Amino acid sequence: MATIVVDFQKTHFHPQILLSIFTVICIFVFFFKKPKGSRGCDLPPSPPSLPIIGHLHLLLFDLPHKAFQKLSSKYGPLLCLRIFNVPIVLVSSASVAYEIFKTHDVNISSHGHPPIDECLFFGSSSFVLAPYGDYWKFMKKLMVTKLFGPQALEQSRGARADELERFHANLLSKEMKSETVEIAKEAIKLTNNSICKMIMGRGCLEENGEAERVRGLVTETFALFKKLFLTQVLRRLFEILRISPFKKETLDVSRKFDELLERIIVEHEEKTDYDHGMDLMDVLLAVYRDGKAEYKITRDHLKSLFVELILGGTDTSAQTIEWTMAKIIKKPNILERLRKEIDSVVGKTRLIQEKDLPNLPYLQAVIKEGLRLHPPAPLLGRKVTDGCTIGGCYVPKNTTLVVNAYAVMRDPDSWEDPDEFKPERFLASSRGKEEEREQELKYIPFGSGRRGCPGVNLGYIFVGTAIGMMVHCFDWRTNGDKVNMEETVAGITLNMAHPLRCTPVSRMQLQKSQFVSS
Ligand code: HEM
Repeated sequence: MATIVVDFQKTHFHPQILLSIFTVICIFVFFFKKPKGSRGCDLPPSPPSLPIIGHLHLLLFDLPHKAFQKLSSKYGPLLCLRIFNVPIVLVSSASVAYEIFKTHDVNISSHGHPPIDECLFFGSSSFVLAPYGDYWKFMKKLMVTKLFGPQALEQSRGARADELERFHANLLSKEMKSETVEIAKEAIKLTNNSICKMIMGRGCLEENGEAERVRGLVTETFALFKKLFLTQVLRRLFEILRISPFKKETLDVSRKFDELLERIIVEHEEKTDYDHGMDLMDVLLAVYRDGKAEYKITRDHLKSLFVELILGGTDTSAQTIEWTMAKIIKKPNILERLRKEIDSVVGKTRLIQEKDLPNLPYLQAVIKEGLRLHPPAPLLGRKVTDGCTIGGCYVPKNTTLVVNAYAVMRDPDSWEDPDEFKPERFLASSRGKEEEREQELKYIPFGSGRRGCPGVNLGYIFVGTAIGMMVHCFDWRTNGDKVNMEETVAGITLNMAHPLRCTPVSRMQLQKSQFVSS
């Protein structure tokens, strides 16, 4: 075989060029190499990353769920990413989401680390951050049965009906003054006041304004969340440097919540009159006092749960109301169909009630479609407790798993015209049981599996009655403004970047005596 001798003096292969090629090959091999996992499987594929920061730079110029969605459409539905030294496995397709929630539910039923330890709602008493274990199981059972089960929701129906009436009256007064309404702001008042009344009792709002104080603290907390998100990303770095950023603000909000909650608990402990029935705090205090309870909950557990229910239920429901109203206002044919359905079931002399909702399938479909396109919590974060195989790839134990619910619910392989607002897709069809289950597993605005949202029924009630009332009782004028569907992230939810503002115009005369409030 002839030997080829390269004379560097006569060729263009300058040594520096060769060195560059060598470097590029090394980088390629180093960064593109698929590291081997355990059990002979590869780890999920990984896009090119940078030294030290890993894939962080790919997430900086877009909202996280959008940046993740772009990455997955380029590199695949199951990816291994790295933010500094924290490995993340990203799930973006309906089929992989289906696989993990069907096959690995228990294994992914814990959340990751809290961003800061001393915080009341992130500390060891938290329900949301509790690992899948005895405390979490005990509380989840309590929620599903005694706090948000059908009977409990029935008992608290009057409190929510009062708030819906108040919401309606507020819109009427805006109409009289020809004022525009910022839908999300009014919706937040509705959901916050309703949840506070359910937890603290009906007197909390009128008599001592506690619900207003809670709302103020929630606003402070969401502002703090934005800052804490950064500490989560740089967590390891802060740990090494032994810095606890925003510690003072966190402790400050926690202290204010603590004082408020201690007062509410003491008021409930001293209560002797249960004529208006038991509120959620009464139920929780009974469990707290029960010496024979399966799990001994503490005062801090009660306080932490209270905060988490308010944080978890208020803005999620209110933002869904805003997004869905925006979609309805943009589509007059949908508005008309919805109105026709509500008029035929509710009539024109009374407000919509919770008991009407099962008879309004199109309203339910509109809300489901709103949640599919605009899930208020677009990313679900979990921890893989034990190493396992997902989509044929190995995922090591303790890996952070991020399920991009936004991408899953717009996956073109599972949803026809995925970006179109088509409520009809949720109307009853001839799907078989297995198909129904599959549909459930790829429709995840409330998460899925054991760790899915315990407030799902309550969420549907808030959104259903609010949207139903707004469409039934009012026409909505946007005053020539275009409804802008651009997104932003505020607090923990996905919000409209340009809040929906419109003027209500009453379309029926309701008689006060015909309101039904319980
Ligand atoms: C439209 C309204 C709502 C939406 C879209 C929503 C969405 C979610 C999502 C996506 C999760 C995470 C689930 C997962 O990781 O799989 C969650 C968890 C949670 N939600 Fe909701 N939620 C809503 C309303 C509510 C309400 C009304 C409450 C209670 C008042 C509530 C309380 C909670 C709690 C306590 C958790 C934590 C569950 C756990 O860690 O086990 N949510 N919610």
